[in-house]
Amino acid sequence: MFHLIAVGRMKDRVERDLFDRYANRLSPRIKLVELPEGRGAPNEIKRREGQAILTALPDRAIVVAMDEGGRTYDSLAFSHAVEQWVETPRPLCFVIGGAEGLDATVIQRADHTLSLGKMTWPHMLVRGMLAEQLYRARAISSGHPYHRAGRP
Ligand SMILES: C[S@@+](CC[C@H](N)C(=O)[O-])C[C@H]1O[C@@H](n2cnc3c(N)ncnc32)[C@H](O)[C@@H]1O
Repeated sequence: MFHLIAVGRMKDRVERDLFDRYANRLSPRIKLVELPEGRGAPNEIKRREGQAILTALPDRAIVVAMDEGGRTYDSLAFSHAVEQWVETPRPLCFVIGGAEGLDATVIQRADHTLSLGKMTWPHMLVRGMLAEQLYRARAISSGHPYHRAGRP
């Protein structure tokens, strides 16, 4: 099972539908844990949310922090990375920060970082984008024609 820990509740139906469209087709399934948004000044929000994320991590998880400053992959390389991660006995857990971003303690705990490009995306959209990329990664490794490697 994939795990996803994300700050905030998906209230908007369009954002939820986007996430569900890919999450419902994904194998293994993805378990989403939503954490409440922190309160206070920006640094305090980040610190509190960071603590909550670290507490919610499954034991011995391989942690992949979604971070715009993180590592970029092309879809093939990401597919290979996901295959390696799921083959280990450790749970694979992605984390998405809130409006203030991820606390440094979470980035430090992460085994890997994953950037969807240098632009900042709204955290609710990142859920759907990650679910799609995981679905694509699994389609590539299983030879499913969803991914068209049409580039010369
Ligand atoms: C609105 S962004 C936070 C922006 C914040 N200023 C920062 O420095 O991280 C909320 C979360 O969405 C995710 N996110 C946003 N853009 C991303 C990107 N390009 N690649 C990967 N994750 C991203 C990250 O987990 C981030 O913590």
